[in-house]
This record gives sequence, C-alpha cells and structure tokens, in this order.
Amino acid sequence: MAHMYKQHSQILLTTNEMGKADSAAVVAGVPAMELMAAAGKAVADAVLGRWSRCSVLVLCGPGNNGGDGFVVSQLLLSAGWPVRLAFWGSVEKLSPEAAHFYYAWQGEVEAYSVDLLEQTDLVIDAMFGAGLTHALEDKARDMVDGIIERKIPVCAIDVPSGVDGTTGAALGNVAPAELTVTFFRQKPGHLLFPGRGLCGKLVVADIGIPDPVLDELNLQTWENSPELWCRDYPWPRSEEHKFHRGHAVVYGGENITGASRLTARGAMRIGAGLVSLAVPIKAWAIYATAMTSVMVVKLEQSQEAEDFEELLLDPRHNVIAVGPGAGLAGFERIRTRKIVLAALATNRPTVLDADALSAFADDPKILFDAINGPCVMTPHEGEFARLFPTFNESTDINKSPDINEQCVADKLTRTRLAAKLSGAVVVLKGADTVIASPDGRAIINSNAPADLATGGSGDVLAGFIVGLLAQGMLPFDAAAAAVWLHGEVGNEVGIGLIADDLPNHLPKVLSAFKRQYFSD
Ligand SMILES: NC(=O)C1=CN([C@@H]2O[C@H](COP(=O)(O)OP(=O)(O)OC[C@H]3O[C@@H](n4cnc5c(N)ncnc54)[C@H](OP(=O)(O)O)[C@@H]3O)[C@@H](O)[C@H]2O)[C@H](O)CC1
Ligand SMILES: [K+]
Repeated sequence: MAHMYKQHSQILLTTNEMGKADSAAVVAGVPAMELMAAAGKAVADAVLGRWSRCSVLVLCGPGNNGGDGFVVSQLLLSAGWPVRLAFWGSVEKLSPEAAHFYYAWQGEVEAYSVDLLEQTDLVIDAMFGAGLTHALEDKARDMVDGIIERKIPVCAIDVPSGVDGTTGAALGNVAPAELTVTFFRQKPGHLLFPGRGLCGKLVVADIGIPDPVLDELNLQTWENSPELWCRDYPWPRSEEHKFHRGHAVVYGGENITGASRLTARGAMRIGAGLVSLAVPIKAWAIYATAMTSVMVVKLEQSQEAEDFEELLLDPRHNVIAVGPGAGLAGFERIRTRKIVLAALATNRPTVLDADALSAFADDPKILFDAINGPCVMTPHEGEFARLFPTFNESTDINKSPDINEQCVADKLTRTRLAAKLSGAVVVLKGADTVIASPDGRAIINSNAPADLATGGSGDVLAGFIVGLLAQGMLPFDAAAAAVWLHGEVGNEVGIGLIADDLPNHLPKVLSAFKRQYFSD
C-alpha cells in the first residue's frame, strides 16, 4: 500500500492542506503574486474557452478569492469583453497580492447591488473560496439570491461561494455554477454532495505549485481511481487454477433469496475461484434451481449457525460474506447475529452488509468487539445511522470516539470515525460513496451514475468486494476497486439498469480496464 501515498494526482486536499501547500510553494520560491496571477489566468482562459463574448459581472470578496477575481476582470477586459467588477470588503485588509491586482484593475469598482445583475449574462463568483467561515450574509447573500432567482450562468473560482471545500456542505443558499475552476488539486467538497452538485463542470488548473510540496504533508484522502489499486489487482495468471483464486462462502437467508444470489454471482463474475452459497434447508431447492456455477450448501434448520461454523472449519473457504437477505424478523435477527459472529471468529476476510449490520442495531459494540480480522462493512446511510454512533462536529478523530455522541459531521469524517471505531474498512454507500480504513486513509468515489440506485445493486457490490478478497486483495484496495468497477458497470449499462445486469456486464468493463491498466 505504500505506493499509494505517492499517487499524487488523485490526492484531495482539504482547504487547510491547500493552504499549507500554497505556503510551501512560496517557501520553495514561487511568489504568492505569481500564484494569484496564474489562478486568475486559468479562470479567464476557462471562461474564454466556454462562453462567447458577453456582459460579465465579477463579484469579488474580501480575501484572496476576490484577488483572483481582480485578475480575471482585467484579463477579460483586455480581451475586449464588457466587464463590471463589484467588490465587497475593505482595500486596507487585502493581502499584498490581492491589493496589487485591485489597483491593476483599469475599470470602475462598484458596490454590491442586485441591480447590477440586470444587464449581466455571466457572473464570475470570486466572493469566497477556501477562507469561508460561515454562511453568507447581507449584500453577499442578496447577490446569491438574486443570481439564483434570475438563473444567471455562473463561473465559480475555487468553489461556489457558500460551499465548504473540505466537506461539500452548503452554508446557506449557494448559486450553482456551470463551471468551477479550482487550483492544483481537487478538494473533498468538489466530490461530496451537495458541493458536487453545485460545482457544475470542474476544471483543476496548474498554477505552478510544485508537486513535491505534497511530500511534506501527511495526506490521507484520494479520489477513487484504478491508479490507486491497479498494481494489486488480482488478474488471473496462466499458471493458476481455480483453487488459487479463493473460495468465498456467502450466507443466504430463507425468505429474500434473490439478495444473496446477486452477491454470489457478483463474487463469481469478479473472479473468485469458487463460491458456496450456504442456505437454510427450507430454501435449498429455490437456491439450487437458480444457481449453476455457484455451489449451494444446506444448513440444517435447528442448527444453522453450528452448521455454518462447521462449514468454515474448511481452511479453503478463505472469505465470507453475510448480510444480503440474511433476515431480521423475529428469531432471524438472532440467527443472523450468530452467523456474523461465527464468520468473524474465523478472522478471515469478511464482508458485512445489510441485515448483518442492522442485526446489531441495539448493541453495535458486540459487533465491533468481534471484529479482529480483516473486515469490510458496506452500509447505506440508513444502516450506518442504525449502527454507528453519532459524533459532534467538534469530535477529535484522534481520540477514541464516544459511541453515544451526536453525529452531525460530514460524510468523510463520519466514515473515517466509523472505520476507526469498528476496526473495519467502512464503505458508506451513496452517489458519493466514501471508503475509509481504520488507519485513517479514505477514498471518495465519483464515477457512480444515478442508475445504480436500484434494489439489489448493493448486494452485487458486496459480491464484488468478497470476490476480490477471495483472490487476496487487501480489504481497503478490494473495497475501492469493487466500488469503482461497480460504478463503471453502472455507466456501461446506463438507464434501465437492474441489479441482475451488473454481474453480466462486468466482463466487458473488466476487459476495458485490463486493456488500459494492465500489461502482461
Ligand atoms: N494556492 C492557493 O491556495 C491559492 C489560493 N488562491 C485563492 O485564495 C482563496 C483563499 O483565500 P482566503 O483569503 O484564504 O479566503 P477567501 O478569499 O475565501 O475569504 C476569506 C475572507 O472572507 C471572510 N469570510 C469568510 N466567510 C465569510 C462570510 N460568510 N461572510 C463574510 N466574510 C467571510 C474571512 O473573514 P473571517 O473574519 O471570517 O475570517 C476572510 O476575510 C482560494 O479560494 C483561491 O481562490 C490564490 O489566489 C491562488 C493560490
Ligand atoms: K468562489
């Protein structure tokens, strides 16, 4: 995993880390003035590339985001565009570089007024960027409301004003951008909702910050991409046979039989050598008729958990998945808990999804105490809320979180805390799935289409993860790879997708992935 830390292009920087990178660049000899000039030029170039000459209003704020705005204004004016500039702040408080570009602006400086919006075709939002501390107020808020009301196209500098670059939270109303130009690296807030939905198209511009400044920072967050894990991807090798590619055991419940079948099929498709679906004897016939490549194993009615434990005595059964369709009604909850605890007692890589998580809703500590080996949990927000403690925004991630605290933290922080608390890799699913490791690393996924929000899609994801674990991938890598491939298959199938399509279309996606990232 060490190589992952050197993968700089996928690194995401919090606003704080971006500030450190910026300062390190200045120490390394890149003048702050040049950084601002380059930032403004990148925005002007992006505007000239996307829009035709039109009437532009540049809204500059009190900090360096406003400084970038002064640069853009002058460049567009020089390009012959009709530009007006409105400034909200005090000139005396500007940084030296922002003040320099303020005085370099050759046009008039106006005060914020919604009347300015009347003859405006395009707004450049240079109000607030990395330095946003609270929701917009007074004239700035009125401007945002006016832009929203008039549906004026916006190009945002760094982030749409009001979006927290670190968390993606929207502090109050935000005018959605058609284009956002950020600098050096993306920020988590560009990938996490609602921020992601407010950025429009995102451009990341090089402004001359040298990559080595990243080496000094202990960076822990990435955007999901094969570059992070493709070197450890378990491509089948010609000298191997199926026993080299692992044997996954998937537990299937007695009522909702489709869920675990999707998991088992997902595991097969992604390359597990063998998959056994262990099911209650009552439902055995249903499973056995439906499955072909997957082996169906009977568990006796009165001693399912014991039979399951016995099945796991075979050391060839190297990974386990429990949860999809496992059951929560009445006695089923107790049985699901026993099955989960039997799986975890083996210390073999285990994927816990759906009912396997909800079964511990009344006492999550029992579950967390049982996790001593490699484990991946894949909750959606509802399951997460049932299982995980709630934390304060002020909770210090370095201290052991208290299980009873109230959670209002952002998705990235919550997932990290959950991983740290439980000892499992946590995959908090959604349009902006976050994958976090107990050691603090986290990955945000961004390739999943809305079509994946359909019944059974998560069951297949659990199958992809367990299938990769079966072939020896480490839990954090396996989770990230499975989530990315799942997103790719979602894009491949597109509208009309049902979960059954996901395993069936995986081969095509794997072939394309292999062509691009693997050379024998
Ligand atoms: N490499 C770089 O990082 C570069 C960054 N550039 C640009 O600079 C901004 C970050 O600039 P910064 O000055 O740190 O922050 P802002 O421009 O976002 O604004 C900070 C000031 O705004 C005040 N503030 C914050 N929130 C509000 C609010 N809701 N209402 C009113 N005022 C607010 C804040 O005052 P506080 O007292 O609250 O602290 C500050 O006065 C970055 O986003 C880039 O665009 C460079 O130009 C290129 C290099
Ligand atoms: K902005």
